[in-house]
Amino acid sequence: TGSTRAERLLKAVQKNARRGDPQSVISAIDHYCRHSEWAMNVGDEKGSILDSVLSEVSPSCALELGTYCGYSTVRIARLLPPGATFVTVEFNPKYAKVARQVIEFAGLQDKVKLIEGASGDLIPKMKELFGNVTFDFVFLDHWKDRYVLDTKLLEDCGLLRKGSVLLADNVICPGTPEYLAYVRNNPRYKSTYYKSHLEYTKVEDGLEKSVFMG
Ligand SMILES: Cc1ncnc2c1ncn2[C@@H]1O[C@H](/C=C/CNC(=O)c2cc(-c3ccc(F)cc3)cc(O)c2O)C[C@H]1O
Ligand SMILES: [Mg+2]
Repeated sequence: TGSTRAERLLKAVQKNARRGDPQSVISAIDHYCRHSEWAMNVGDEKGSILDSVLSEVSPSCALELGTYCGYSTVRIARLLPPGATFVTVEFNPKYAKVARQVIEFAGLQDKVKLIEGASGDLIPKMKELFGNVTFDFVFLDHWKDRYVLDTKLLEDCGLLRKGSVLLADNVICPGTPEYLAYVRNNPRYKSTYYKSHLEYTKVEDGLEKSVFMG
């Protein structure tokens, strides 16, 4: 059978990027998805906003929901301080397999813990898996109808602390109306909208940054 979009994206990385060079992996994916085949990576424009929020937070413990091909995983891992814990969650084994290879090509495999499974099952296991952790930074980029559920689950499992930063992709396109309502009307969050565009297009999209107030 033919290859999948994810596998073709991986081939583009192996062909055009340089081993051990995260920036070249990011550029190779952006070039491929802009000029050959669109894919749902956060992309370069929103990726720059992700980079700047990450640099502000400088998390020692970070979580990503929805690894997909590992594009934002590489973007995040390349900016983390040494010794930081970074967990990324992906329930589709085919995507996880591609992501592992993308992350390894970038030379960031020692900074990333990719766990296969559903966020709803894994979030309650984080304390058991990683000791009594709280996440300083969470990037939400998985199924859009899971954002609210998983945010509430993170709260209930004691995985957020005063000052934890949630950054959510696609709050306009495809859109996460219930999540926006939840974080914007909730006194326990201070939210900021970063207007941008859907990856590789001129369509409006944006990132919502929400600081948990404890
Ligand atoms: C619950 C759960 N647990 C673990 N992994 C989970 C999960 N839900 C999804 N995942 C994994 O994350 C990834 C899913 C991400 C969902 N992202 C999207 O659906 C998505 C869609 C678009 C988009 C916009 C306009 C269009 F016209 C078409 C598409 C753009 C994006 O940036 C996206 O992130 C892959 C999936 O296996
Ligand atoms: Mg997205």
